[in-house]
Amino acid sequence: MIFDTITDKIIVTAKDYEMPFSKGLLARSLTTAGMKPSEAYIFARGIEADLNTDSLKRISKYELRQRVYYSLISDDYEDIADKYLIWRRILKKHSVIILVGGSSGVGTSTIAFELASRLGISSVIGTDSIREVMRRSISKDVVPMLYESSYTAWRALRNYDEEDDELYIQGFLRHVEPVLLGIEGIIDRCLTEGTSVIIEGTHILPGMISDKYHNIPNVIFLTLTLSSENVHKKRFIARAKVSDRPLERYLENFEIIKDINKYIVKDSNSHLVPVIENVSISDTVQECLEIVTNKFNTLDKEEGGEMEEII
Ligand SMILES: Nc1ncnc2c1ncn2[C@@H]1O[C@H](COP(=O)(O)OP(=O)(O)OP(=O)(O)O)[C@@H](O)[C@H]1O
Ligand SMILES: O=C(O)[C@@H](CO)OP(=O)(O)O
Repeated sequence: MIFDTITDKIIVTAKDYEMPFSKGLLARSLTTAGMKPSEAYIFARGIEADLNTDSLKRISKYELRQRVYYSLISDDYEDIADKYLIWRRILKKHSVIILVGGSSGVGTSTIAFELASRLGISSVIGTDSIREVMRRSISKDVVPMLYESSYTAWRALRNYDEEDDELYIQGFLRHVEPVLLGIEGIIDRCLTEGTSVIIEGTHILPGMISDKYHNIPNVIFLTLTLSSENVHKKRFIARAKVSDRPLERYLENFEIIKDINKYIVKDSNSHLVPVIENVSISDTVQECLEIVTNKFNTLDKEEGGEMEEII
């Protein structure tokens, strides 16, 4: 209460301390979230004016943060709002591990990179790269499926029965298994170091990733899908125009890729992992951001809303 007697500024209260509202501090945190310094100071002044209009004497950090966030949204600073929230509330105190799964071509790499840029996460790792590393350490004789693609792995199974309805999925699961070792290794390393990462690719299969990671609140699973065959095929066509990944290979195996997609979606649903239709990039990114934000909001509240500094 000491500030009430020496300043007529609004007092921002936290669990262990309180301080007068500072436009400079707020402006600095907004510039960290990407706002131009000149705009940030004007914005901070607006927030202060609103608080004065409401005749507030004291406000908790938590409420102030909410006000800033919603004012950013209503002033069309949505990108900044996301970064402000995430930056202030999450990345500073927690390592954030986002796992983006989905069958080949549904857009896991595209969305992972967009998410990383919006959240300010500097590390995105594709499971294809992890697979490449695993290929260098496990011989083809030991795990031949690892040397296939997710949709051709069935060919490396022993004595397979072409009539078996589960054949393609069996191949896929055996293909995914060794890559999971690498994925889980990276998650462990990030958790130990307190760093953040997005891992993306078809090998992110929730049901095969150890339960341990499903129970860690800052490990977030997201699954992408495309229900429309037509749209999914067009994605391969679009990609082939700008990369060396041959269109024919994906179209020839499209029925298997579709089966894998269905399996991943079913597996995600049964593990309560959100499944997102990746039709429009901006909608998908927004939906993913909402899931990430809500998850951390819940965590924040469980921790008493005091896990970070507001300004
Ligand atoms: N929402 C979207 N709208 C339009 N095009 C998209 C969208 N998401 C991804 N794409 C495009 O679709 C193609 C496939 O996407 P991407 O390479 O990200 O898929 P992927 O899931 O990572 O595939 P793979 O697992 O085979 O590497 C790319 O050309 C990408 O630019
Ligand atoms: O295995 C797969 O589904 C894809 C994933 O990117 O890899 P590739 O087609 O390059 O083998």
